[in-house]
Amino acid sequence: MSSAISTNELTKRYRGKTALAGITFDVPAGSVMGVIGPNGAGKTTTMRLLLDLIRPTSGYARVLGQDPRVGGTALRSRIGYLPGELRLDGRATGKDLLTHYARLSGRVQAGTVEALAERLGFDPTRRIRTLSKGNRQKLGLIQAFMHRPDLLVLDEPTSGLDPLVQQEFLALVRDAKDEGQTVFLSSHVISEIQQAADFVIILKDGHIVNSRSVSALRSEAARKVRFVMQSDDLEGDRSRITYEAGLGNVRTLEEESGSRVVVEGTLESTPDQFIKALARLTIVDLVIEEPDLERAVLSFYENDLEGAASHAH
Ligand SMILES: Nc1ncnc2c1ncn2[C@@H]1O[C@H](COP(=O)(O)OP(=O)(O)OP(=O)(O)O)[C@@H](O)[C@H]1O
Repeated sequence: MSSAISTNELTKRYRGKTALAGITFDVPAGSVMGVIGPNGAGKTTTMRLLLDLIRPTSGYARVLGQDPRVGGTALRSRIGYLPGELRLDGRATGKDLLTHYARLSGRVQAGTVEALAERLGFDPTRRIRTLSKGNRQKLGLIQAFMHRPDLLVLDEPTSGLDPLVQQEFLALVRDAKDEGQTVFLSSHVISEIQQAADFVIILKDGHIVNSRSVSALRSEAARKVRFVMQSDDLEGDRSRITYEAGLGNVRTLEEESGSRVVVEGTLESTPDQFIKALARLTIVDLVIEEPDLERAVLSFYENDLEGAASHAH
């Protein structure tokens, strides 16, 4: 599969401060790639380099097969970009601004702006300076999506959006992917990346500390399990739960009345092994939680020194 974006040792330094320390990654065409990382990790810097808003200190990027430094307006018109900080002001209305952008790109089909405004609940007749943060963000999203670009580069796309609009945004991303468009988006929130993305890059202090598919991240992440069982032999059942069912960090709490016991732990075996071992116990209630991706990502942040060192070699 061809790459919509590929970088090689992409590096950006500002007077001694390293914003991006040589990152190498690929975004397969037609996929959704999420970039997650704490403040100052280098997410915005990466995106600005891809858009040729800033230039690399060393290393290079290819965007839709071209060097962003030479792609010019032809390349730019194939990209939809939502900057992290939208500087919008003025007496013009949202519609005025979108019409202006649409003329510049020359690729917006009739009805597209209206359809996007409708989906996101955006009123294009309002003056831009009167718009709330969330409504400015919607305007930014409409201008990024409206010309159906081959590549969408979205810096914190859901910041300021209420949960319903966030869901609609995720639907827009799915639709874009269905149309064969590539999406590169950043977020602070793993749940969003989990819902939207095929792949994730975890960035910290200008280094990629990890990159993998979202499904791999899910299958590696710890799942918490909680159940209530009827037990007359707690010792025996505890050992069955630990060794046969493969539950780690087992905690048990005997309920005051009767022989019910609440059991909590983390799933270290497969769900299949776990369920089959549990079948021999008397289970009153059972909850297996979603994989805790948040914690998995945080552990990558914490262990980043190792990751950064191995990347440096
Ligand atoms: N123009 C600049 N001059 C000096 N340092 C800069 C400049 N732009 C970015 N940096 C630094 O580069 C690092 C990476 O910044 P960047 O904005 O890419 O991070 P980010 O991951 O987007 O963070 P956030 O989540 O806070 O938006 C930060 O330490 C930042 O202070």
